[in-house]
Amino acid sequence: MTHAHAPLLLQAQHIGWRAKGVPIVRDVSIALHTGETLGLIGPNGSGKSTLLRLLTGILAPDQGEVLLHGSPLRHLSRRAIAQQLALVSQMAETLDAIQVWDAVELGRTPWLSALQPLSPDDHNTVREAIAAVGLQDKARSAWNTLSGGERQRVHIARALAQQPRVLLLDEPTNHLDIHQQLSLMQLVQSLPIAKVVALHDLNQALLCDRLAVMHQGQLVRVGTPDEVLTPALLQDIFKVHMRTLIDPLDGTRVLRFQSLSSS
Ligand SMILES: Nc1ncnc2c1ncn2[C@@H]1O[C@H](COP(=O)(O)OP(=O)(O)OP(=O)(O)O)[C@@H](O)[C@H]1O
Repeated sequence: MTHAHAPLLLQAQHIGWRAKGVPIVRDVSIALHTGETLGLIGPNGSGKSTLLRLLTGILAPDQGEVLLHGSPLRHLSRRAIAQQLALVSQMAETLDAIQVWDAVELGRTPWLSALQPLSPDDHNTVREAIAAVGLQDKARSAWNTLSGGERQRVHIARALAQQPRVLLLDEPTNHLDIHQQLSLMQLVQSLPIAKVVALHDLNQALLCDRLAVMHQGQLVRVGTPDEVLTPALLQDIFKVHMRTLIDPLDGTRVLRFQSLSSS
């Protein structure tokens, strides 16, 4: 689906970031439209997580600018940014003894003034976010009693409770069983907001509207999954052979990979 005519929400203009002088993200420009799901793919260490952190303002670029609705992120308060952007990161912090409900409630924080209690609408938003990730039965469970996959779903619910206009997810299907992986990807696609999802599973990446490929800190290709996931790109960037199979039941494309060294 194309969202090229939908409003432009988030824009990176020639952004770069260095760690101790070493370039980690180099001259990346990308624009994100309302409603679209942009998959961010690339080998380990190619800069995907760092780019997500730059796009949310957690890291400030050394070069270039990130614009949210046309305003530079560096001009916006953390609270203003958190009302628009939510990030589910790979190494999400522990919440120790906190209950699932309370953890998800934290997602409402950017919308509350000091000492203001949650309204019935806030409670509904929290309830809906917990239901969206299928954790209704665990709402009163303590964080430290949850499995890895349940914790991941709590983090996603908290981001949903934030009601962002842009949702950035760093490998969100990690820890999830196959049913939860498929439900999560369907949920993400159904959200009428802009989404950026860093993924390693290239068959899941096929479900995105557009893909952006990171390699050695640079964005080397942006396009539809068909345009991007070609045998040549898989060979150059991921060092694998790619073959496409067609599911005889419904015609869906399935990608198969083989390492170059074993061929
Ligand atoms: N604060 C930092 N200091 C030094 N090096 C860093 C820092 N942050 C990231 N890097 C390096 O930058 C590179 C890109 O890291 P990043 O986590 O963005 O990659 P990634 O594409 O998300 O990787 P993965 O797929 O393995 O999660 C890595 O080599 C990493 O070691």
